Parts: sequence; C-alpha cells; structure tokens
Amino acid sequence: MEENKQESLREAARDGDLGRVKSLIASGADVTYFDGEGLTPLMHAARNGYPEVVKMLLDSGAPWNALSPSNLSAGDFAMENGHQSAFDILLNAGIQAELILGTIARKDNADGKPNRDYLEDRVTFSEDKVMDTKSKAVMMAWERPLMEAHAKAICSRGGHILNVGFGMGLVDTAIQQYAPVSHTIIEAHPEVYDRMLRTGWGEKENVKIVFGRWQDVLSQLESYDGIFFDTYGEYYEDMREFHQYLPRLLKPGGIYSFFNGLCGGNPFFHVVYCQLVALELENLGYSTQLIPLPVKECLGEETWEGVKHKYWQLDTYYLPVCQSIDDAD
Ligand SMILES: C[S@@+](CC[C@H](N)C(=O)[O-])C[C@H]1O[C@@H](n2cnc3c(N)ncnc32)[C@H](O)[C@@H]1O
Repeated sequence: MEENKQESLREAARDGDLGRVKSLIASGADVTYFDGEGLTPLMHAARNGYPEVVKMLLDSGAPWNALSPSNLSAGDFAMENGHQSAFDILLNAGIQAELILGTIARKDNADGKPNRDYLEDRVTFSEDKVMDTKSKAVMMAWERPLMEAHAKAICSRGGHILNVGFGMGLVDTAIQQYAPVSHTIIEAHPEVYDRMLRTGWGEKENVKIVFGRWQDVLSQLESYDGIFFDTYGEYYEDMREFHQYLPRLLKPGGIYSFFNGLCGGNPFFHVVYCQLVALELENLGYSTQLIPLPVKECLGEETWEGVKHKYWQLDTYYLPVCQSIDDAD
C-alpha cells in the first residue's frame, strides 16, 4: 500500500501532474523515495521539465542534492535535458541550502582536521604529481595550462604577487615569467617546503617564502596586486575564511583568483558552488568573472592511474577572476 503511494508519486512527478503530486504528498507519500531505477520523484520531474512539480517537491522536503546510481542529481537531469525553469528552481534551492547548511562542503569534513592530518603526513613527488599517503593527488601536472592561465590573470597588473600553496610550483613557475616586483609564496607542508628550498626557490631574488599555514602567517603578509589561492586538505569554509581577509590583502585594483575545483565531480553541484562563491565574494565587495577553459584534452583515462580520488571530471574549467566592485565599475 505504502509502496503504491510512492510509485504513484513517482508517476505523477514524471507526468507533471501537479494536482496529483499535491494530493499524494498531503496523504503522506514520501518525497525522498528512490524507485527501482534509483531515481527520486524530484529527478523525474526535473528530467521531464515540470518546474511547478519541482518546486512543490522541494517545498515538501525533497532533497535537492540526492544522487542517482550514476551520480546525477535532479539539477543534472534538468541541465542535460535543457529544462531551464526547472534548472533555475533547483539552482536556487541548492544555493539557499548550501548558504545555510553547507552540506556538500561539510560532508567529508566530519572526521576532525583533515588539513592538519595531511600536513603531518608524508607526501611523494613524481614527474606528474604530488601524492599523499592515502593515494590522493595533492597536485597533478595536467593542471599546468590552468595554472598558467591563473598566473596570467593575477599578474596582469604586475607589482606584488601572493600565492598560497606551492604544490608542484606550476603556478609559481608561471608567475615568475611575469617578473613581478615581489612574489610571496605561502607553503605549509614541511616536505613541500624542503623541496622548494632544494630546487632553488629560496634563492630567487624576488621570491619570499613564508613557511606555515596561511591561517597562522597572516601577520607576516602585506598587500598585493595579485593573489592566488590553492591549498589542499581544506574545505570550502577555509576558502570562505580566506576571503574575509581579501579587503586587507588585495590592493585597490588588484586581481584575486583561486583554484576552482569546487565539486569538480558533478556538473550541477559545480554550478551551485560557482554561483555560491560569486555571491559570497559579491557580499564582500568583489565581482567574479568565470572564464571558461576547455580541459577535456588535458585529461585522459591514464591521467588518473594510481590516483584514488578523481577530483575533476568536467569538460570545462571556469577560471575565476575577481576584483573589487569599485574597480570593475
Ligand atoms: C594543490 S597544491 C597547490 C598547487 C599549485 N597551485 C601548483 O601550481 O603547483 C596545494 C598546496 O597547498 C599546501 N597547503 C595545504 N594547506 C595549506 C595551508 N593551510 N596553508 C598553506 N599551504 C597549504 C599543500 O601542502 C600543497 O603544497
């Protein structure tokens, strides 16, 4: 009987029958139910493009971020099938939920202090990646063209540059090509720091290395014409915290950018987070331009051999270029 109710809700959602969806919900049908295919009523309504049903289901507690067996959310179904109104409703629901709860960003962060654990652990270096002891990639060479594009953006005014997180030194190598007046690099991992010194970064005339977590070395920083942020083992909240310091760290007219790997495994969640970060930066007085860069060609299946977590699975990378709203005007 209960099963029938859920199946009826699925059918009504799939057919866009708003009246029936309403009455089934009123009679206790479960909006969180996954059918035999592993799909929720919300996914059915989104896939077939019924915005009013999507809204009704969301308002009745259907989770916007539930995933199908092939890791697609309702927003992905709306996006894939070109249902703009359903997509917009889901996007708005995602942004609101993440603003309040931050559920995606916090999900993996439940077990203590991942950044400190990572910093106390060993890392291994090879030609094409830096890995942690859990076989997760700290940094990979496929990102080189992206790092070059980030360097170009933040060095566009010359002057004084800050990079947070050295990794493989890809962005820093690119920054050096622009011969900035000063180039400050913050790095917290002792082995990455050692390697920086062994490879001559400590002797470059315009380079200042600050060893430590960015959170702990803020008092040693000045203000900069270009800033790039790309750490590891941290979460959205950490970056959000870093953004609070931008008014102090970024000179008027300066450019800020960050590695935009936010939810890089799911197209819709990525859109949600791109919008969320732009909204939060706007509240701090910064405009964000997202420049699309095709990345499909940088990535083959062999790229991920031996890597536990495929942290990027999308075809386009959106490079953020942020500047004070006053400067953009
Ligand atoms: C993804 S890598 C950076 C890659 C770099 N953009 C490049 O082009 O090669 C992240 C780096 O941030 C460092 N890191 C992690 N947490 C940090 C923190 N809280 N403060 C400063 N550096 C940190 C890591 O040790 C690692 O070297």
